[in-house]
Amino acid sequence: MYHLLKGLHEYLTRKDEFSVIIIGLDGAGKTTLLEKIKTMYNDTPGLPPDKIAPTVGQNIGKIALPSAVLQFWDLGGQRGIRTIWPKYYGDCHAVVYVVDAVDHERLSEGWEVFDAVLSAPQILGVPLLLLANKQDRSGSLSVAEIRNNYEVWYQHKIESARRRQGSELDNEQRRERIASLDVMGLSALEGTGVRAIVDWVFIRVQNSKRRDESS
Ligand SMILES: Nc1nc2c(ncn2[C@@H]2O[C@H](COP(=O)(O)OP(=O)(O)OP(=O)(O)O)[C@@H](O)[C@H]2O)c(=O)[nH]1
Ligand SMILES: [Mg+2]
Repeated sequence: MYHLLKGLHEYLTRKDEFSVIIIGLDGAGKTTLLEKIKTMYNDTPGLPPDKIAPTVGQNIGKIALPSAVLQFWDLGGQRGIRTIWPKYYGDCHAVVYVVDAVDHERLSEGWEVFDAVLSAPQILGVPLLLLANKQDRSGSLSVAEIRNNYEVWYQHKIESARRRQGSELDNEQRRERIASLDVMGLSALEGTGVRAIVDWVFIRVQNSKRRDESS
């Protein structure tokens, strides 16, 4: 009887676990975000910002919400490390792409990388969130400016590809994805915007196509 009740209790209180990858250029603030999420949601606080070094490989953080567990994978963003990202695409339930909204000079490099992420077939149906980080700093681009900057970059890319012939880039799926792209602002350092991001992830992974595939 005990085992039956225990089994029933475990079944009723079972929490689905979802994997979320956090990617973006080096220095965008991915680890700062992960550690802030840990601090805000766990009893054991994450690392303070001054103890965070550039990521060589990955960092992992887990948080338990009332009805789900989110496992975050913060992947190093340095050029040589980005090659590991696709290894995580097959198993993730959501993708969070972080942009440094202050570093105007590296925005196009960030879009090049983001564009490759968008076109990865393994994550076509997976919820994707674009984050404009460092909103606490003066000179940071707003959410609307970041979205616009990406759209302008993308149009430019399509036009130059067309000029070079072949409009292969301008595919329907990609355009739909960009049109429905969610962009949110935050300060990973101060924690503003972080709860809204976790809520977004929580809601979107529940409805993720991949969830149905894996259950
Ligand atoms: N002002 C400000 N600085 C931030 C914020 N988020 C991160 N930083 C700073 O940006 C720098 C890089 O942050 P990291 O979290 O290490 O960046 P990362 O994206 O993990 O970089 P890699 O591990 O190399 O891929 C650090 O000096 C952080 O303190 C933010 O919201 N505001
Ligand atoms: Mg890092």
